[in-house]
Amino acid sequence: MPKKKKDSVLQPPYKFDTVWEELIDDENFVRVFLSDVLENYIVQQRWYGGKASKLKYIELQEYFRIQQREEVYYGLLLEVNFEEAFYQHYFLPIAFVSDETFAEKDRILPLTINGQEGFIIDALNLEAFRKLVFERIMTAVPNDTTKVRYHKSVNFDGTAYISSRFMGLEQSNTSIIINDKYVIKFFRRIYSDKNPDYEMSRFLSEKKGFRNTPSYQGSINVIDSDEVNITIALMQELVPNQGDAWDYMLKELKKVFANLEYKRIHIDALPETKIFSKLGINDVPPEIIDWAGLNIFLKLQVLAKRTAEMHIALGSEFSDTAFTPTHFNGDYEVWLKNRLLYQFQNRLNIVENNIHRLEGLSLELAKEFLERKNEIRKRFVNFDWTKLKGERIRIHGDYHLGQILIQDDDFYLLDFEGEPESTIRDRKVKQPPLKDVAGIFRSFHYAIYATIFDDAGAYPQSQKQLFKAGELLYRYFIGVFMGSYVGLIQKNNLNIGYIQERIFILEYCMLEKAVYELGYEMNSRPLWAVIPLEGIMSIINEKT
Ligand SMILES: Nc1ncnc2c1ncn2[C@@H]1O[C@H](COP(=O)(O)OP(=O)(O)O)[C@@H](O)[C@H]1O
Ligand SMILES: O=P(O)(O)O[C@H]1O[C@H](CO)[C@@H](O[C@H]2O[C@H](CO)[C@@H](O)[C@H](O)[C@H]2O)[C@H](O)[C@H]1O
Repeated sequence: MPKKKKDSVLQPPYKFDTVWEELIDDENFVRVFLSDVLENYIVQQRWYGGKASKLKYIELQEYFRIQQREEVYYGLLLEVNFEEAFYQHYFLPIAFVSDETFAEKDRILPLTINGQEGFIIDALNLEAFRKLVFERIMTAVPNDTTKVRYHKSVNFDGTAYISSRFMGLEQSNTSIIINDKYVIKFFRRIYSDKNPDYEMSRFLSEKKGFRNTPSYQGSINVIDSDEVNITIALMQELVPNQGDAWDYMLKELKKVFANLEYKRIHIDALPETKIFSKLGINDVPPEIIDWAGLNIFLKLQVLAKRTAEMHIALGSEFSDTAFTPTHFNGDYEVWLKNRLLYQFQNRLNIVENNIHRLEGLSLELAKEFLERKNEIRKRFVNFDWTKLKGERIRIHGDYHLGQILIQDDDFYLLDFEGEPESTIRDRKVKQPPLKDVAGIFRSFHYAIYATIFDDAGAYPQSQKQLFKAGELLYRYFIGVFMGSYVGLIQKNNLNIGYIQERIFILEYCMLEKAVYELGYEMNSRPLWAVIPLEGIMSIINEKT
């Protein structure tokens, strides 16, 4: 295999005197394909995660065949090396087609093989490939010991293949809908380990019977030459839905903010509540219910219940050590602080280097963020495991409103892949379940501020008054969520700590998340950086 970019000996149009079934053994083909073709193709793909870095060269780390009689596809595991001295792995299944009209927009390479003209394409474009993969899962045998391991869940009802199509939504992997009933997610960025999305989906739905996540149906794992198990696909049941909780929340909040004028609400006269206090519906003052409506609080109670049920299931394992609960210890403290201090330093750098791009409130908050860096850093250092008595368990890890589907009056929790910037090992570290709760609270904060900023001018109140109303509403959202969540968790004996411990962990994790988000926004949506900046300052200024 070529280790680095070399000049090709071949020039287009490419012709090979070998059959497709053996083409992958042709060194010239591999060289041309990796360096002349894939380097250009991969950077244009939606799923390619290396856009912020400079691609140096691509290696073919492994390949395997997916085959049925004369139908042969290759599954490529590619290693993309970057100038910045790191690498990422990607999965690309390829097929050879000779039909001129096929996959016109998604051809990787035109070539002639053994006198036959055609194209190499991403095999996911080919219905025959999708059908074959589905049928392989459907007919998987228990305890498969081959290189490509198909797994069929006990939940799978064995329906025969009828149809398939691309999911076609904005996503980081590629999902295919089969029979309008199942979703096969082909992981694009892959890791030298089982994907947490597969592990968690199988554990929650197959082992623990947790109903509020798409039911696990099957998977494909590849065993590489180092005997490492790499997940390349996860099949789940399709959840018919009315969209995700992020869009729902934005829609509701638009009405809530419009109500300020419509119902002539005096923001300064609205009753306040202490952050993190546990509230039942009856504890929410009538003025707040009149303003925001009862329904949104009822929905938050359901969401809190589902979140608690997920954590109760995740914390209920006694034999599989990948899932057994554990306690805080010195190793965890060192790991956490190292990771967060490094991440914080990275965010300071990003903000310093890009401050000239910010203006108005963003600029003001960014300056305050830089000025108060020692205070923020101290918060991260201030973690003392000896004071924490709660449990750590496997958690969702990237829990926000965009990961939750709405079906009628219920919620379905998705995408357990973990936080995109973390390494695969970090994603599997057991964490306090309140880290997920902190993630969703950050999402409430995001939705409130996105409403205020996006609809600027739609409301007659000053921005200061809207912030005041938003912060107040945020506290009630948190309170009602906590009221349901904590009650159910405690009833099921999952130890999330005593009250001061809970508040400490929530604040700690919310600050961690907001600092993470600041980097995400500065890199992908700089206009939104104001939201995590506002969040960081609101956490730092909170007196609990
Ligand atoms: N089982 C499912 N049923 C219905 N919709 C789904 C299902 N899985 C994913 N989706 C939809 O696809 C979107 C992307 O899925 P996700 O798992 O987050 O993919 P990715 O990891 O590629 O970002 C989700 O936000 C959701 O709208
Ligand atoms: O869903 P992903 O794994 O791609 O997560 C990344 O993108 C998210 C945005 O889609 C980002 O989430 C942030 O913005 C959301 C609103 O768009 C908000 O609800 C979340 O609370 C906030 O963190 C996420 O951080 C990033 O990793």
